[in-house]
Amino acid sequence: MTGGVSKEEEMDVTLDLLKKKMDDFAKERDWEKFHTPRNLLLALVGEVGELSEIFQWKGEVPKGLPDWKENEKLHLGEELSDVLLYLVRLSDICGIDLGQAALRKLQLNAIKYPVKKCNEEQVDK
Ligand SMILES: Nc1ccn([C@H]2C[C@H](O)[C@@H](COP(=O)(O)OP(=O)(O)OP(=O)(O)O)O2)c(=O)n1
Repeated sequence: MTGGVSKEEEMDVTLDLLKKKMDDFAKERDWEKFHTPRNLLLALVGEVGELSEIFQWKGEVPKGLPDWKENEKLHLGEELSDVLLYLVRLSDICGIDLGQAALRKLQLNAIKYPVKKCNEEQVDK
């Protein structure tokens, strides 16, 4: 891949944009028939495996990955992207609005784990 990814680099990347691009990608190749919920889930899990391999046997690594080479970080970005793209596509094919679902889940998380209670628990430990 070359460094120049055209003016897309300046675009705001939204879940909707990624959803549209995955849809176009599948349509152009006549791959919609392969993009079934089960196939996409398996592809997603496979990519999570590839992502895990990057960290496998390394032990804990510091935040920001200061000791990693540029090509290692590029590879990490590729595997993270594969996971994201399959997740976005799976959600779309299942008729789930992933952005809205995630916002709702954040609200549920906040109710389940109130800030005050969590802070108190950490002081007690
Ligand atoms: N039927 C397919 C095949 C691929 N892709 C897209 C989504 C992923 O972003 C990427 C996955 O491509 P590969 O299966 O070639 O996986 P990798 O890019 O990880 O290559 P490799 O497994 O050789 O490392 O391509 C897709 O949408 N539908």
